[in-house]
Amino acid sequence: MMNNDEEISLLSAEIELLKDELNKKCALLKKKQKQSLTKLDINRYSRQIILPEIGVEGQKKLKTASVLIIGVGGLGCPSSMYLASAGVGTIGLVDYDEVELSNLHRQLLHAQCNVGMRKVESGKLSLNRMNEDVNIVVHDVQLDGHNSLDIFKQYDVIIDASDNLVTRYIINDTCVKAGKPLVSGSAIHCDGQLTVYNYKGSVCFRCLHPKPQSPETVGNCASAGVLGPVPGVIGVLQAMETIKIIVDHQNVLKNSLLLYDGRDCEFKKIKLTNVKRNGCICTKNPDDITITMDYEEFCGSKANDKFKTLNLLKENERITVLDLNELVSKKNPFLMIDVRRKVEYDMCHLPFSINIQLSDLKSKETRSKLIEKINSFSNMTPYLITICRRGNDSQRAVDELKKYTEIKDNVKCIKDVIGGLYEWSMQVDKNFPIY
Ligand SMILES: Nc1ncnc2c1ncn2[C@@H]1O[C@H](COP(=O)(O)OP(=O)(O)OP(=O)(O)O)[C@@H](O)[C@H]1O
Repeated sequence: MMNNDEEISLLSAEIELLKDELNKKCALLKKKQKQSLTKLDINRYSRQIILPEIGVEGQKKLKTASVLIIGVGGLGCPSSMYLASAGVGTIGLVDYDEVELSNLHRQLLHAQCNVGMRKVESGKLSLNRMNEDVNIVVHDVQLDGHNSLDIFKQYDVIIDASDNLVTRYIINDTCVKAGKPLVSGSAIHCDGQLTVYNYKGSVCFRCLHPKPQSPETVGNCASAGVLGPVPGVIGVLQAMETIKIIVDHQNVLKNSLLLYDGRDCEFKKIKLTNVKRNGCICTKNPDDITITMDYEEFCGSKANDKFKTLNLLKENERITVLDLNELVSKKNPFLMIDVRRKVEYDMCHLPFSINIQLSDLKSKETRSKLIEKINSFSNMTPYLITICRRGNDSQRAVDELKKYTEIKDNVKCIKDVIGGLYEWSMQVDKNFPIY
């Protein structure tokens, strides 16, 4: 005979066993449900399911697939929108930044009311508004060689929608180590590029670019500009190649590079080598690949395209925006040269500045005109002050102007404005446009 306590503990053990069994059944049912299409799925995705390229099996593959997108910017917005709408089960978003007003002309996931919000959160909100069945996972981090592998392991396909060389190498190396296909895109001005690396034996980014380009030759949207539809086109094509990878389509864009020229509406496909570069990391055993190198040192640039400050001049060769404001209010004689490009000067400038582009300072003719301006101050010797958007080119301009005695000897001093027009708009005139 069992006493009451023994009977209770036996029953409890039985309950635990039953619970375990029920949980297992539940998980199995959920998995089956994930792998099968519901009535709503069929309704929602019918227009693509009927395509021979997709079919029921393809749609099931999309439903169980997971895609990681690095960068929720110009490329990441369109690619994630099309993937979420196509019914990709899980989409991971990586971005360390927040939504800015200057993003909105091309980053259509982000609404005006979300300026200032974390990009991954704004992205998740919009994507789930489009399709609430998609599981959006946010990674609010700056991707680096220390966190990338753990994140990449959770996904089937990786999309590079970033905007800098350092991140491109980190993404490539992690894809190679983790054995993940990489859908790579880029867009600047009116030009875009697209290719798929590390897919079914294809080459990797390092096979083609064993050494990084010099930082000066790599532009970004903030400094070089971009027309919104260009990353739109490339981002949508990234989504297309990703879908093709997931459904195992034959003609994925590997070993070829697609070039898009928006000016002439021209697409060109150029063949890349299909032979991996001798000694490239993609020819090594994944266990022997290290991804914790100093990528920023390797590339000579930063893992984000946020502003880098140059320290070219001595402290006494620079003034603050507050000093400048004082010069203006005290009506001290000064000549201010705005050294940005004409198009930027036309966008906005200080009323008391003249525009001479940095590269033009080398021209003798330009300098003669400048000397004329300096001499027009009659018997007052003016300060010569340079300014630009953020205070780097203005330092380069001072450095250049110092070389010419005919200028140096006719002014009180040559100085630049620390932080440029950005600081002016932050500290002096809140109505001055920031861009
Ligand atoms: N290492 C990284 N980790 C996380 N996010 C990154 C990394 N590198 C780049 N990104 C993100 O990739 C996105 C690239 O988007 P895009 O090229 O449109 O530039 P942007 O920074 O949004 O805009 P702009 O250059 O005009 O200021 C950005 O949101 C940026 O924050």
